[in-house]
Amino acid sequence: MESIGVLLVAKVIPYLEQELNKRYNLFRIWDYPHISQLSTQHVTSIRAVVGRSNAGADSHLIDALPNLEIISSSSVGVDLIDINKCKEKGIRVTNTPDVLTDEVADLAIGLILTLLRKICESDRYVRSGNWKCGDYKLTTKFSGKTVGIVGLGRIGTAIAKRSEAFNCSICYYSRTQKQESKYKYYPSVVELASNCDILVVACPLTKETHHIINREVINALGPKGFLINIGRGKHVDEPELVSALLEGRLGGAGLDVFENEPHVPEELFRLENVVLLPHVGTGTVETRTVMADLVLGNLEAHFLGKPLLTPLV
Ligand SMILES: O=CC(=O)O
Repeated sequence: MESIGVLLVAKVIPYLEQELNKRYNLFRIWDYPHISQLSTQHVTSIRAVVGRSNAGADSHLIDALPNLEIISSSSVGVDLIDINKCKEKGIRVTNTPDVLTDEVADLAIGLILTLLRKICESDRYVRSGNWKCGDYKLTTKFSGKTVGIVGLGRIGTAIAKRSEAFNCSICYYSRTQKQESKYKYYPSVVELASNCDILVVACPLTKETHHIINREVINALGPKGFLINIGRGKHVDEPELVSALLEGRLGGAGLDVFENEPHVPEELFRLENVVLLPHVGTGTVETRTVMADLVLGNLEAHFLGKPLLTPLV
């Protein structure tokens, strides 16, 4: 397989990069700021692209690689891959579902607890020596709250299960009601936001879900409501979120993702009622390693003519 060209379009864990390098003729996109810097011979040798949540393959890149057969993403989200183009051109696409579900759901609960119980801020309170001047202020209880989930897929369901363990009531919005679900369904995100304390975004990013959290939803969640985003930054109209937080129209936000990563609106840095994480939903050694194995397994299956492990297209 050493003659098969693979283009890596994102920084991945060293294990994945090393394995790709051992098995294939690996090109790293950052060595070629423009694809035209690759020789024609190299371009035509590339049969696979490997990306992740922050870099995929747009129509430009797909068109520039005439022999591309498969795009394998080390992520569950594939919003940066032009899926329609892949379907048109018969290019296979794989992602890494399931193996990361627990990790992302765990982080969602971590964000909720950190935000409501002000864990980061209390930690800073102790470190700064302020405890000696008095007790830390009271915070907000999580157990028993109503958790509204936008997108009751694998990750949304895992967040719901975990929230049940905190005696929370669960409700959700999705495109269609899940007949098999015991949770309360709302046919719009505004209704969901009006009826929950904590709104968690856990749906895939598509044209339809872009800015699904808009001014109306934020206002419906209100000054006692909390927004948690472990999906994609573009699910949220970020300037609207920032102004709602600055104006006290929203209780708080726990965000693992942002519209223009790694850039985060600096107005948020001085707010006490936000928790800001650098897109680390899947960011553990254990989970990134099994994601890497899935990428490698999909590529191997493809090039051996076997069924893909996690085909999307
Ligand atoms: O953001 C992470 C993923 O899509 O896996």
